[in-house]
Amino acid sequence: MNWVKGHGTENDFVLLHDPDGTEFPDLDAATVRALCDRRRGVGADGVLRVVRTDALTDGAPWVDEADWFMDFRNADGSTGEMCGNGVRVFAHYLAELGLVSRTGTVPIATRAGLRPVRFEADGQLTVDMGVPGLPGPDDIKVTASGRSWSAVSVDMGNPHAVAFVDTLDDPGALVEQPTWEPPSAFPVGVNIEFVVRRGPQHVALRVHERGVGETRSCGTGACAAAAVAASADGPAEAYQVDVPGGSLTITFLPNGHVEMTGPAVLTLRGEVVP
Ligand SMILES: N[C@@H](CCC[C@H](N)C(=O)O)C(=O)O
Repeated sequence: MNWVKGHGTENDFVLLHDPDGTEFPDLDAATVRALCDRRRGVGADGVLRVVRTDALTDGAPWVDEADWFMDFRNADGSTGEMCGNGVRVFAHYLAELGLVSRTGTVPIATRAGLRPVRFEADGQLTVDMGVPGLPGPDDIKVTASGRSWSAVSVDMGNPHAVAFVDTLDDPGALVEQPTWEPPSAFPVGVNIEFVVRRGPQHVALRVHERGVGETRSCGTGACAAAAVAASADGPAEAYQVDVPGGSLTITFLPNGHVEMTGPAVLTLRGEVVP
């Protein structure tokens, strides 16, 4: 099994090349966990299986609109609908292999639908992340390290709860899974962003990701945080969102979509010893 490692603002991934869907057709949770294990495996926040849409056998709706499907898995082996940092790394990987052109826009199919990716002249990538689903129906409370905050639920194709805190130390070590109320608000789990303001149109966050734990960045989470900040602040063109692993720019488009701009890096390649 050959793999490539990459990251976007230090949210890191193992990429598995499977264009025809024949290399890893039954990629199971145990294999994903083994690859992502930081002591016994490659070590990563998740796995990106790189598959052509016409190799998908489950009636995927995007086969006419995108050539490539990002089969995303969290480090615990669960599937995720979307991964904002992952989709930049995925597109950068395809471009490095010459499978897509860096000119124009490349639509990437995900479980949350199509995400068009654009290559910027400075090497960064911009993704149309769709329209943030905001706010959710419930009054949400999140609790971490014995402290609680009210939170706003945001649907970025995957579920988020955004809580504004006084300092980024307030949620504590984030080793334990933060909890939320009501439990019914997120029946299949949630990514939780703890956010502080840094200045006008500028926030910073820490994130506890569903299926992973605390990570160094979350692209969908950055979009969710910017959407909640902007809904409180009033119309804005763009927000800078600082994460422990770098910085992302979230731009608000007139059609209600948000675009996320940030880096993508490939770092290592290797082979699993049978
Ligand atoms: N790090 C990602 C989000 C990955 C998926 C998430 N853990 C989930 O289960 O929804 C990002 O950059 O968006």
